[in-house]
Amino acid sequence: MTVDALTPKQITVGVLALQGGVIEHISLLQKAAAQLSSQQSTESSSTSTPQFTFIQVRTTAQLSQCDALIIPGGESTTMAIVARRLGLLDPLREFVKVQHKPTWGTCAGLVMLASAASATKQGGQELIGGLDVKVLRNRYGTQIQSFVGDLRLPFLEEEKPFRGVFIRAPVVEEIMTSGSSASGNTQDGSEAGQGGDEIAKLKERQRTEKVEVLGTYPKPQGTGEGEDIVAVRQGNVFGTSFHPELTDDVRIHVWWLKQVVERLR
Ligand SMILES: NC(=O)CC[C@H](N)C(=O)O
Repeated sequence: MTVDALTPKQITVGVLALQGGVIEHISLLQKAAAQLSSQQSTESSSTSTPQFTFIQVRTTAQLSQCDALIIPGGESTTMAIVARRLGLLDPLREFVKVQHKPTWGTCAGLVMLASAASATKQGGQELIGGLDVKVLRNRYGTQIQSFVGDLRLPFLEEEKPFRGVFIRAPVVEEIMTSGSSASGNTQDGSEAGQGGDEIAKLKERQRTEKVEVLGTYPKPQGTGEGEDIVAVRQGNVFGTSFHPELTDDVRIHVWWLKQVVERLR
């Protein structure tokens, strides 16, 4: 069988539309898809670019049409409450952690995809999980401390820095291991408690799918040495602290769509 025969012809990518930059993500996805198909026609490569459809997701029926999903930014606490009310929280967990469909969370979306979070509201907040990491919410302070910073993202294989838009952004403060204490004040519906079964599952996943750090950013002055983790991937799950959809730089959307095609093959 040729590689082309394995490439899906139709891919539906959803953007969770409870809050945040939904239209912005869809617009960059459309540009990215156009770029992929024009690249393909000039490269005369042996694999064909699939036909992409981009949809907004507010219901379980819409989610079930999706092969891949973006969870945009917003306010993760509110997003979790709304998702719970709409009956979407468990289907989202199923989508990411059981069906293993490619999912990308930006900012609040990264928080939702973490197994644990700190600086949450009292009593914690519900999470989807999928990334064995603990995030620190609002790492850079409040809305007025939002900023744009140049990021070097080696996975883009280009020197040109990516303008990272950080708005009350989280960072990954801990990559969880089976011995880690990151049970915390949050629930992703599975690993949070870390009983025997969960530890075994976590160990198995860490053996097969490690959390990869794909981007870092220097810690702000006075908050310690070194770099904060602002982009991670574990298997099919990708998370960024910043908002690529608020720029006109299509590179991360192009990269992610290619990953989606690869992983659905
Ligand atoms: N811009 C954003 O998505 C902010 C995320 C927000 N601080 C949260 O934790 O949900």
